[in-house]
Amino acid sequence: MSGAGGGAARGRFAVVGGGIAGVTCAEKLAAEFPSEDIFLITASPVIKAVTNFKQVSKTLEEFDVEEQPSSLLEKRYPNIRVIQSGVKQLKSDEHKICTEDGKEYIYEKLCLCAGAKPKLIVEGNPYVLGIRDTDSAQAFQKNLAQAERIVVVGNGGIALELVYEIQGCEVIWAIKDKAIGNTFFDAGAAEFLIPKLTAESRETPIKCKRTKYTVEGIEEKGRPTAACDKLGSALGPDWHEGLHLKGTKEFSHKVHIEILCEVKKIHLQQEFIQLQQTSLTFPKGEKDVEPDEVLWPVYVELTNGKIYGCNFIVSATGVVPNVELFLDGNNFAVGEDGGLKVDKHMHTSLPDVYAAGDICTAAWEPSPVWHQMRLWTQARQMGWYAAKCMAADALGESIDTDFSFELFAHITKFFNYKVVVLGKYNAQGLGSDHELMLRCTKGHEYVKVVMQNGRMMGAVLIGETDLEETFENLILNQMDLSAYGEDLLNPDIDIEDYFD
Ligand SMILES: Cc1cc2nc3c(=O)[nH]c(=O)nc-3n(C[C@H](O)[C@H](O)[C@H](O)COP(=O)(O)OP(=O)(O)OC[C@H]3O[C@@H](n4cnc5c(N)ncnc54)[C@H](O)[C@@H]3O)c2cc1C
Ligand SMILES: NC(=O)C1=CN([C@@H]2O[C@H](COP(=O)(O)OP(=O)(O)OC[C@H]3O[C@@H](n4cnc5c(N)ncnc54)[C@H](O)[C@@H]3O)[C@@H](O)[C@H]2O)C=CC1
Repeated sequence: MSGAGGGAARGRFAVVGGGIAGVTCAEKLAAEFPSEDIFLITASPVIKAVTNFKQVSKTLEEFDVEEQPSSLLEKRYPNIRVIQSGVKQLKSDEHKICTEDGKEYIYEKLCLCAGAKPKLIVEGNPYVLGIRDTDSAQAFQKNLAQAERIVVVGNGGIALELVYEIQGCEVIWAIKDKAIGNTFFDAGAAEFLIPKLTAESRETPIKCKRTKYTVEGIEEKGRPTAACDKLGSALGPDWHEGLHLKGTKEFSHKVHIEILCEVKKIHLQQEFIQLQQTSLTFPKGEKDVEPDEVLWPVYVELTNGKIYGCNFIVSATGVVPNVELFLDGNNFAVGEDGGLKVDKHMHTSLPDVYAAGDICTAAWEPSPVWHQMRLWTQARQMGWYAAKCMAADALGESIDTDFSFELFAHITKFFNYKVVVLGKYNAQGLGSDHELMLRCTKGHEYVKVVMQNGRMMGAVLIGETDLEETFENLILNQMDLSAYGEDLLNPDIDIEDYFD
């Protein structure tokens, strides 16, 4: 890489984004090409590094994420040059990146890892908060500390974590579906989990052991504290464990679930009062959880007719890839979910531009038991594999699809239970032609396997089941299990011995 005095700096490889995908990609490139400078251009003041990586089984992995100053990364890899500035423009036909600080960088190969942002139910409403990075999590915590009641909208990972963790604040949880946690669970698993949610007390959460560098939120009088506009990296597992998620009330946990509904409208206090006084058709709030004595700053009208007053709303309704800026002037193919389409070599539709992590949409023909989900683990795997593909292309070598894309595997924690999801764990895309087998011991474990034509296609394991490795193997080798029938989940049979 050479700085062309005053003009653009030139280099073989550039990566945009200091999250897990970008940092992993830059690290791998730096290791593959120790004599080349690798440009890592990122808008965030800190980078995210994977630490304590543990391969739990063939495809399951666990690791911590640390926010680190970029100097640490440069120390570990002296050929990585971190440029802390947002990308302003990509001129892909010129192989050029322009940054906000007025500099230009010419690359031979580029990997875009700019992540995603929360997909909010409404944009620009100061009472609707999204949670993405350390900054927005802190803004949320600050607002919660003043709150008596909040409404959480959404039924995925963030909502599941929030409703379990929040203390001293009433939570109205509005979900589109019949059962909780639709992105990870079916109704059976949801049923298994519910008692944990309604229990008055929670197990003490493990203390956060990660270093955090944070940016303070900007406060506006009378309105929820807003997170600043800087694009930070996404949080990862256990993000809430260093935060004190407590409202103003003395009680421990109080969650009320509204199922099969969406937000119809959000009314500010003044508008709500006016509508109550002037509109004959507007509900008077009598369907509220309890007749409200207090006036709330904001009111949420649900499609089921109910209206809840609250201090603010959390929109935990998924993410949209950060592509806008890169689309300007560049004819990228974009997936239905708004991500940059990548082929099986993480290559976008434009020459020499790759993408990895939350920003991309996997557009290759996937293995029958793998699908994309915007997760930490996939961000790491994609970043690593994109670097391998960039290296192979640069050297004119061929490369096979990475093994991590053979089987979808995710290990996490919900409601203080260990949760492992494998393959088509919710029978995604299998149509009606599948069977479910269940084993459940209340308060202890929930095991579900998805079978098709005698083969195991997916599994949900909640609790300490110790089955993940065996089931991972059974899904990967697609053995015909018809002969075993219900014995597959018989707790009196040591299934591991059976198949090892
Ligand atoms: C609250 C929360 C909890 C989560 N919990 C889990 C979990 O338990 N398990 C799990 O697997 N996943 C979890 N995830 C998802 C996971 O964090 C993400 O999938 C993953 O971190 C995405 O990594 P990424 O590198 O693709 O993107 P990001 O981490 O978003 O990084 C994007 C990077 O790009 C930079 N950037 C953006 N735009 C520009 C620009 N124009 N110029 C320069 N740089 C730019 C940003 O500053 C940032 O450094 C969670 C997400 C959230 C929000
Ligand atoms: N432990 C884990 O593995 C965790 C993973 N994550 C990841 O972080 C990312 C962001 O998390 P989430 O925002 O929870 O996204 P998500 O994709 O997990 O869930 C989004 C939820 O919002 C619902 N939804 C979408 N639009 C809606 C609307 N207009 N009204 C009501 N509901 C709507 C969806 O049905 C879904 O339940 C995801 O990629 C998620 O997988 C987040 C937290 C924990």
